Amino acid sequence: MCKEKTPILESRHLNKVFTAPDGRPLYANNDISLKFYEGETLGIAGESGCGKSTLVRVLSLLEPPTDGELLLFGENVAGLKGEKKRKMRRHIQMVFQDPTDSFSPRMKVKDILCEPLENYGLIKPSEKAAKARELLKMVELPEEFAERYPRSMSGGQKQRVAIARALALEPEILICDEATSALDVSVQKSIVELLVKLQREKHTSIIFICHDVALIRSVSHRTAIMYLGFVVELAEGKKLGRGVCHPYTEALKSAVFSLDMDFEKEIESLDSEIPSPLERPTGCPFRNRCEKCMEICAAERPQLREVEKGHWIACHLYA
Ligand SMILES: Nc1ncnc2c1ncn2[C@@H]1O[C@H](COP(=O)(O)OP(=O)(O)OP(=O)(O)O)[C@@H](O)[C@H]1O
Repeated sequence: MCKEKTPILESRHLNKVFTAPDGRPLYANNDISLKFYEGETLGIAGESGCGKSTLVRVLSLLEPPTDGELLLFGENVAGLKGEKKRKMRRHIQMVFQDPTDSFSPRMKVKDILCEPLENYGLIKPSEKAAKARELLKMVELPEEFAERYPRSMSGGQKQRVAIARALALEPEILICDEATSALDVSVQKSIVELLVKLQREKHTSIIFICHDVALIRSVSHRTAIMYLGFVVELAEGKKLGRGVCHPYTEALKSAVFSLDMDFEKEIESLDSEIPSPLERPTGCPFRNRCEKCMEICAAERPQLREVEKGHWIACHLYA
């Protein structure tokens, strides 16, 4: 038996409830318990609106959970405010789908790259040029990009700058929220390979959000499948979708994506160090939160029927 590693970040029974425009509660995240480890990529997949972005906003301390615990380095940070929260946020950085949204068009790449370090008072003006060069090298972009503006870069180049910017603070956790979705397939692949390479060098924990289960399976050591705000399946990367699995996972596993790198072997060697994933939920696929599940489903999915043992499931997948 391998000794359990300590997670860098852990969510325990985390819930996030919004209020819908008609005043009803909207359960965006339900009872989410996940562990994130150093050097591991945890993929999160699920259909649009299932709560992936809400979850990463909560995990990155951009929004507080409604209830539940969020442990960063073992400390519950769910209720942190002000300067304490700002300090903790440094450890978790994000890369979004469209980097253009987070870049000021009037800033040069060198200023974009060094901005997070400036915000935390970690760089002097005289050090910026060298730091920008170092960060560009890390993401395999030429030094002269430091003097460019975002408008003169391609989508893939902008995403490399976004990754470099996110890593400038040397975060323990990097969240990629659909970071490759807007790119064409070949660029997508080069960005994913860059992330894998950087993870090997820096042992960063990566949370990789993506609609494409085949891509997720290629890059993740473990993958969580979300459905209607619940994590309905948590599987080791290569085992996702093999054998008996949640019907939603079944529906997702179609496309084929493979990297040139022999990532499979690495995943296998890491698997032996990482504790077993959560057991597949038995009975209710929504972890016995049937009433809540039914309430959400009834509001959002008219096509429901009761299946075995009185548990409810979004049965359009069975129909
Ligand atoms: N600030 C908010 N106020 C109210 N409802 C919200 C808010 N943010 C998200 N929601 C709702 O929470 C649910 C989950 O949204 P979320 O953006 O997390 O889904 P997602 O899985 O990331 O979707 P996508 O893949 O399309 O980005 C949706 O029903 C959404 O409308």
